Amino acid sequence: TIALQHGAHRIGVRTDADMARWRSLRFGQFIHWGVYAIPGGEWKGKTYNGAAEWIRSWKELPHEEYDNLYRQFNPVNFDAQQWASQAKEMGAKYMIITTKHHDGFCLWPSKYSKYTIAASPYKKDLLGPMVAAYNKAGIDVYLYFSIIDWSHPDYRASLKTAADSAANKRFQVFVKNQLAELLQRYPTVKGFWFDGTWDDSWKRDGAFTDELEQYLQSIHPGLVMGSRLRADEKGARHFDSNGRLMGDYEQGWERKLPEKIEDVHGNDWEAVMTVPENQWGYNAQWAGHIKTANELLEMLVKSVSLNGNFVLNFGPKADGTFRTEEQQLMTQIGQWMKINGEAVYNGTYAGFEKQDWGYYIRKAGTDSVYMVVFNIPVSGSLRVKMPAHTSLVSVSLQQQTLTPELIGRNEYFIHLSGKQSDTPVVILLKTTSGENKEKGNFEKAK
Ligand SMILES: C[C@@H]1N[C@@H](c2nc3ccccc3[nH]2)[C@H](O)[C@@H]1O
Repeated sequence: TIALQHGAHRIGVRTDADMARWRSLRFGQFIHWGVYAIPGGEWKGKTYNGAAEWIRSWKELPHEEYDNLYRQFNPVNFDAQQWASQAKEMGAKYMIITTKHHDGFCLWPSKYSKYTIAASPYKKDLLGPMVAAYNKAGIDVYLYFSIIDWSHPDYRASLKTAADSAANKRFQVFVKNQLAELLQRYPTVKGFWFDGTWDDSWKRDGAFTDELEQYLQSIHPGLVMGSRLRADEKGARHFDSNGRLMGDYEQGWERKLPEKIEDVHGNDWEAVMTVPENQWGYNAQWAGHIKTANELLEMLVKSVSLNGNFVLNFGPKADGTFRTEEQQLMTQIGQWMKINGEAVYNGTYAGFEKQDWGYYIRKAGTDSVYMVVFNIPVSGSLRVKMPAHTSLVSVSLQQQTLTPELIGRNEYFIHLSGKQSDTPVVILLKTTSGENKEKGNFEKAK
């Protein structure tokens, strides 16, 4: 390894209570909301093919026009209580809200910028009511913050001149001030979700990113911040130049999931996912494949089975309401979570050999292992190979006890006789582990 001043400061996962809480939540709701919801991916009859929250970068929409959209931003139908209750119904345990996206428009009346909700017809702070309503519903709130800020005169993507470096120094002060302001205004938030940290100007000042993270921890101990904030002094991001994860969890899983446990290298991690292929902010016409509730449930369950969190994104309209498709998804996912959430919350990697029928999830620190079945085989028989030194004590499907068939050494078929289901089926295995444990209930010779 090479000597690093600004690389990872910890080897292995965070073991404190705040991180344990983040880990237990498993299922989050992402919300991308801002003035980009006004065009919603369209402008003067033309459709923007990129992600709707990036429409300012589209040559068909002059910056001057985009930067004046805030004069129309008036979410009269915004109802924080309604947002929080539908998130609770979906089963989300945390929410991540865009305080400001790359365009720099602030959903809170920041005293460090004129480009905020205070300058809009709506005038009022949006974040305060959101944080209060979600917390009241028992949902933790995390703040998304884009370092890239297209609205700020001192923002530089790269540093070519001394003037650029001077501007960048001023910009770093601005960033630090806004982050401190957010923590001071919203003290119950549990962490930051940083984005827009890929530009050279940011990557090249690893020391600043390190000092910033430590500063934020010092004024708000316990904050949970992912790997996307920092760079080490060589410009390495997420993993430092010694291959060690920076930040509290791997934050690179954007619109993609790991495949197997080896892909996450023993780190905490979180995946963030869009319902369409790649739309975070409101997009009037959803094109391409729109993920179904079952597809999204599989991503959630797969994430938890691989020891990670899964965050599903929503893009409210400019008026503060959610599109019908998103409301329907929250309801459908919530119906499954209401019955089966116990398999997701506090879920961890089970250590069982993966089978085709779906995913194993171990309830943290227990001998309870859930099988979440997405693919019932034509045989109706679910193969279960017990890990070494682990025996099977009982099998149940909801309140029904099942008797598995022993088909080999510590290997079973669980027969779902004629079972059909249009949503994932959850089976609970009670196990015993350890060298000298008596055999499980199903291993006694017939
Ligand atoms: C969480 C997501 N991250 C932002 C983003 N911008 C990108 C530019 C290039 C490649 C990936 C990007 N992700 C998206 O706009 C969204 O906020």
